[in-house]
Amino acid sequence: MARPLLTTQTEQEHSVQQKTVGMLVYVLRYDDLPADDSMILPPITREGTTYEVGRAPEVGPVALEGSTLLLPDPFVSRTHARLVRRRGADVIEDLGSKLGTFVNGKRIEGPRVLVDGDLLEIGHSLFVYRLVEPRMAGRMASLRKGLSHGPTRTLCPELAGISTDLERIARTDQPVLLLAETGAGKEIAARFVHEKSGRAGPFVAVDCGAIPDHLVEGELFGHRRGAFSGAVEERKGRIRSAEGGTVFLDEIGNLLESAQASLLRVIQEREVTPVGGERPQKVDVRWIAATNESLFAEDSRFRADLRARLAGYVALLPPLRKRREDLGVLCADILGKTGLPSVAITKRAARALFFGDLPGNIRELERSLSSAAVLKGDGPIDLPHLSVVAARAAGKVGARAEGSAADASPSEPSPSAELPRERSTRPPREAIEAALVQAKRVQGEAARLLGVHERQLARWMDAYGIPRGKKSASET
Ligand SMILES: Nc1ncnc2c1ncn2[C@@H]1O[C@H](COP(=O)(O)OP(=O)(O)OP(=O)(O)O)[C@@H](O)[C@H]1O
Repeated sequence: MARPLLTTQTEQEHSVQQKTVGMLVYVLRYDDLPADDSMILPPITREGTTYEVGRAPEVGPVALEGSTLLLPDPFVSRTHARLVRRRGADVIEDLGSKLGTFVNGKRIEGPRVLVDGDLLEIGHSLFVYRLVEPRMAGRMASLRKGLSHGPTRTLCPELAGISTDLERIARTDQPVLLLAETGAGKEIAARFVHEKSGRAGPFVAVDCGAIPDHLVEGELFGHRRGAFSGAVEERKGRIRSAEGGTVFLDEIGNLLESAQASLLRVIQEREVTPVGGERPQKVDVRWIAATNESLFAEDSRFRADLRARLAGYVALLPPLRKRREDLGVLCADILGKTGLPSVAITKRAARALFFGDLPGNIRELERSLSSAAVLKGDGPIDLPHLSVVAARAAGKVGARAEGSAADASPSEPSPSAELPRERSTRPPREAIEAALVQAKRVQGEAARLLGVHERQLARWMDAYGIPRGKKSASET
C-alpha cells in the first residue's frame, strides 16, 4: 500500500500544501540596481526543507550552493536568515543577524509565515515571495532567470503564462486584446506578438485617444484627394500602411462610436474604404487592441460586436505592484540606457519607490529612475531624488491633514506614506489556514505569524468562513 505523503498531516493541511507552492525570487541589491542578477530559487516542496541565506565570502555573483544562498552583500551577516517549510507554509526566521530581517518594511521578531507578494529584505538585498501553482513554480524555477518577453524578460509567473500564450497565438491570425493599467507594458506585449507572428509587414501603432475626433476616420482608413477641405492629396491611412503586418490600436476604449462601426466593417470584410472613396480595398493585417478601460463593463459605451471581434485572445497584463519580482530586470533595462556603470539606492528610497502602489506602473518606474539617476550626482539615489514619489507622498499627507499640504515638504516624504499598509489586503485562504495550522490553531499566535492584529485575523477568518481557533494554547 502506498504510504501517505505526510502521515502526520490532517487532510486540510495536506490540501493547503497541494494548492500552491512558495516561490522565492531574489530581485535586486540596493547597492547595485542595474546588476541584472535576479534569480528564481527552486521551490521548497518538502516538509522541513530549508534555505539558509548568508553573506558570500567574496564579491561575485549571487550563488546557490546546495541549500545555501550566498549574497555578495556586505549588509548581510555570514549566517543571516532561514526559510523553512513547516506544516504546509514557508516560514522565514532570522538567525541572529546583526541588521535584522524585514518583511514589508518591518523587522521580524520571530518566525514569520510568508504570504503571496511579501517583500523580504535581507541586508540590502530584496526578495519577493510568491505563491503559485506547483506546475508553474517548477517551470519558473527551471527558467531561473525568467522567460523572455520581447526586448525584456519576466520572472512573474502570471506574465510568463501570458507571454507563452501570446507567443502561441502570435502565429495565428487571431486578434489580441490587451487589458492593463496605464504604463503596464501593453505596447511591449503588442510588439512581442508582432515579432513572434512572423508577419513581414510593419507594426503600426495608432493611439486612438490622441487623434482629434474629426480626423479619426481619415487617419485610420485614409482619404481620397479632395474628400474634404484640406485633403489636398490622397492618403493611405494607418490600416493600409500596416499591410502584411500588425495594426496596434492603443486606447481603443476612446474610439468614437462612428469610427467603431466603420472599424467593425473593416475587420469583418477585410477591406477598407477610404474617406471620399467608393471602391473598398482589400487589406491583410493582424489586429491587436489595448485599453486600460473596462470594455466589458455593463455600462461601457463600446460596441459589444466590435469587442467580440477584437477579443480573439484576451490578455490581462498584471500591474507592476503585482509583479515586483520583475523590478530587478526592469531596473537593469531602464538604468542600462543611462550608461551609468553602477547605481545605488538608499534603503528608505528603495522602500518608497519599490514598495508603493506604483500607479503609473513601468512608465512611472522608468521616469523616476531615469531622473533620479541624473539628480543623484555621485551618491546613491535618495528620497529627494524621487520627485514623483515625493509629490505623491506630499499629496497624501496634504489630503490627510486637510489643507495643510504646505506642511508636507516634497523633498522629504515619509517613506511610510508609500509603504503598503501592513497586511490590509486579505491574504489567500490557504495562507491563513497555513498560519493557523502552524500556530496549532491558537489565533493570537497565527496573527503574529501573519504580522497582523488578532482582531484583523478574526475578521478574515469570518470572511472565509474558517471556524474560530483557540484563544490560548491551553484551551482544548
Ligand atoms: N522592460 C522594460 N524596460 C524598460 N522600459 C520599459 C520596459 N517595459 C516597458 N518599458 C517602458 O515603460 C513605458 C510603458 O510601456 P508601454 O508603452 O509598453 O506601456 P503601455 O501599457 O502601452 O502604456 P500606455 O497605457 O500609456 O499606452 C514605456 O516608456 C516603455 O518604454
